[in-house]
Formats: sequence, structure tokens, C-alpha cells
Amino acid sequence: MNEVIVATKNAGKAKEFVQMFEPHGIVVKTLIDYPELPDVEETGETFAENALLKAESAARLTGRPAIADDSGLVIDALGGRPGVYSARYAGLDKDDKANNRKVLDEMTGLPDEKRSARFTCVLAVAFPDRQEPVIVEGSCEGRIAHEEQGTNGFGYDPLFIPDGFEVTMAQLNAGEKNAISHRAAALQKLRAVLPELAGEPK
Ligand SMILES: O=P(O)(O)OP(=O)(O)OP(=O)(O)OC[C@H]1O[C@@H](n2cnc3c(O)ncnc32)[C@H](O)[C@@H]1O
Ligand SMILES: [Mg+2]
Repeated sequence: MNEVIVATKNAGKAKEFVQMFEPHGIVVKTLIDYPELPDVEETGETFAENALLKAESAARLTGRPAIADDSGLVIDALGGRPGVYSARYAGLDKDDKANNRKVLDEMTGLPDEKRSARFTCVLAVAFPDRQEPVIVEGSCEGRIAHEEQGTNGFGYDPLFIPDGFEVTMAQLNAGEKNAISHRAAALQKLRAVLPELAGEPK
């Protein structure tokens, strides 16, 4: 069985990795399957630093290659915020509702042309031996809606209108999101190392 470890505890991300790997016959294990592994403090100042911290910790503790995802929403009018702090923007870690409300409050009154934003995803692959880690990045351009719309996806999806669409990411179905998302774009760049990653579990 081909299997990869994705070092995330975010159920929304986990679901998308399963959807993207499944057609290739690759089974995804996440940290939700390894509840005994300790939390990694995301002390980095960039997506890449945090992705690497998470991937290296998982590879070390499982003894297997691991992928980690550090991602977020970068809003031009807010000087790039919430950025690396996307998960904890409103203070309480992982409160999607509060995060979305804070973004909308901060952007009150801004017209569409001043609401440009992008989702960014950095994927890091770390290996348990001395092999150098691999880091790739994908992004998805769009703009911030004036109110939350849609219930699919997770996080900031109800606020994000991808370029070329008039609906939010949360109004797209899984297949539509995975065709254009920052996560899919980054994963596409990892194709070269996938055979190494999805080896037989030892
Ligand atoms: O660190 P892990 O365990 O992977 O889970 P996390 O939720 O803490 O993940 P991050 O540290 O990478 O924080 C990213 C945040 O950015 C947001 N985000 C990332 N990708 C997103 C997407 O596809 N759609 C909507 N919001 C997204 C969402 O709020 C996430 O909590
Ligand atoms: Mg996190």
C-alpha cells in the first residue's frame, strides 16, 4: 500500500489531501491518526519556516518522510495580514468565525479594487535521514467578499472570491476548489518527489 504522512491536525486540510492523493492510489495519514505526537510550536516568521518545523518534527518522530502544509490568506490592503498568523488572527487559535469577522471589520468600506488577496500554501517535505528537505509554494489569487458566503471548505473560504469566479471558495465543490487552490498548485510541484514519499511503510 502506498501511504504518505501529512503533518497536519487541520481536518479541512486533511480532507483536501485525501481528495487529491486518492485518485493516485495513495493513502494519507495525518497527525489526527497519530494523536500521541506532540504539538509543534509554529514560531517561524514565514510560511516556509513553519512548514519545515512541522515536517521535520513529524519525520523525526515517525521515522518516515513527512509533508507539512503552512498556509494562509495574504490581503494587500492589510499589508499582507493575516498571513502567517492566519490560524490565530482573532487571538483564539482556530476560531474561523472570529477570524473572518475580524477581516471583514478591518476591510469595511473598501471597494472591490482594494480587496485583492491571495491564498498561499507552502509544502515542506522532510526525511528522517540526512536527505535535504524539499520546499514548494503555490498560490491562488482573488479578492475578499463583502460578507461571508457558502459553507464548503474551511477557514477563510467563505470570504475568498477566486479570480475568474463570482462566488466564494466556500460555494465551490471540492473538485472545483482542488482544481484551482493554492494547496493543489503547491502539491503539483511536489510530483517529482512523490514516489519517494509514498513508499511502503517500514
Ligand atoms: O498547522 P496545521 O496543523 O496544519 O493546521 P493549521 O490550521 O494551524 O494551519 P496553519 O498553521 O497553516 O494555518 C493556516 C490557516 O490559514 C487558513 N487557510 C489555509 N488554507 C486555507 C484554505 O484552503 N481555505 C481557507 N482557509 C485556509 C486557515 O484559517 C488555517 O487555519
Ligand atoms: Mg498551525
